[in-house]
Amino acid sequence: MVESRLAGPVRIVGVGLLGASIGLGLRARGIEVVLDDASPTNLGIAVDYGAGRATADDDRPELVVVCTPPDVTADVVAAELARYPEAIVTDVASVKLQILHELIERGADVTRYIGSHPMAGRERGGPMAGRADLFAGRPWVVAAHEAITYRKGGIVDDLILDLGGILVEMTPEQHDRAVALVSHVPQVVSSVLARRLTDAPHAALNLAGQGLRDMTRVAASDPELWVQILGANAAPVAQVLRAFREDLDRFIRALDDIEAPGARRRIAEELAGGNTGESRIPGKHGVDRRYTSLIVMVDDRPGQLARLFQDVGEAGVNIEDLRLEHSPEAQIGLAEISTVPEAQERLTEELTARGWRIAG
Ligand SMILES: NC(=O)C1=CN([C@@H]2O[C@H](COP(=O)(O)OP(=O)(O)OC[C@H]3O[C@@H](n4cnc5c(N)ncnc54)[C@H](O)[C@@H]3O)[C@@H](O)[C@H]2O)C=CC1
Ligand SMILES: O=C(O)C(=O)Cc1ccc(O)cc1
Repeated sequence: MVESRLAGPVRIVGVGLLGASIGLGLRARGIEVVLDDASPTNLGIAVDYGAGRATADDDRPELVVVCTPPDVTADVVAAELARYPEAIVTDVASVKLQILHELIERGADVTRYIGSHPMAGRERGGPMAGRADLFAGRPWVVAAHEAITYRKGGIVDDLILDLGGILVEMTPEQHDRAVALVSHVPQVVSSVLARRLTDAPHAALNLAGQGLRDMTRVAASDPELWVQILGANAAPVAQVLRAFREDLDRFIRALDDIEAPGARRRIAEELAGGNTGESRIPGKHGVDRRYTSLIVMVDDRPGQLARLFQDVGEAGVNIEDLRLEHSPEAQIGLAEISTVPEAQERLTEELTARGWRIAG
């Protein structure tokens, strides 16, 4: 077994999806894990599934990970800070600023608290949904604040790296604004869209394809958890939703008067804007993390792509993945070529020498 960064024991409070997954992941690396939960049933299930052993009075954890619902997280963190005066305490709640404020207000020892948030989860909660590899390759934010240095909170980095997560440092404010856009608003939009289906005829639903399934997957999430998450990040979420409403209004105006000059162009531009936004999401399109990509500008003329592939082949480079994009304003396309990282520099030089323009 690969050596672990954490020495342990690690105490996990709240052994639902997140807590059980962390326990299973740490146990798989041989780290001692002690578990606690307000629900004796969930605790028993998590122990039975091998996520750790049940808590005992003489536990001396080096790290406490609080994995309870957001609305009780500040309470539980404060209690854990008081109960284990030697331990660093973190939590995994989906919002960070409100919890920190609550802890400061109640005078908790925040010099030993550093909040975090793994960007990994599932629609189902509870310990039976836990997975040891839930965090592998996923971003995990550590939200530093003035009362604790990254060095002192470094044990949380060890937790993340031991579980295969990708460490990301942000302030609680930056974190909450970022997740409003990439996680909380997508949840709202998915739920609102899925709600349109509640009285749809079966004949229509039977035609549903992958597009609808992709768009509504997270609509199956637990409403109780999400009321808490949205309530604790209300202002940043409402801000993004207001911009979204304006986008929708523009769309509706164009559709309502589709024969008006420029209406179709406006719709095309909205959709093209979506293409641009979608292309900026890292790690999509099956592009493997082992590859790097090069964006080549291609004239919108017959035979250009064939010439590009020929030139890449003559440079002795294998195309691992390919994506094409068209610029709405110009007679030009963008070809994103994924290659192994070692080939990137050589390919850039070869293509430039053969007259290709590299966009990024
Ligand atoms: N579900 C997801 O996909 C993700 C959730 N999170 C965050 O992780 C945290 C936990 O979420 P899940 O694991 O999905 O929830 P869950 O509902 O599966 O598990 C929560 C557990 O906490 C226990 N609990 C509730 N109140 C408690 C208390 N006062 N003391 C001790 N235990 C208590 C419950 O009995 C339950 O076992 C939440 O703060 C959530 O925002 C973070 C990333 C992803
Ligand atoms: O299912 C997905 O795609 C998710 O992104 C799950 C998720 C839910 C809540 C979080 O706070 C973080 C991640």
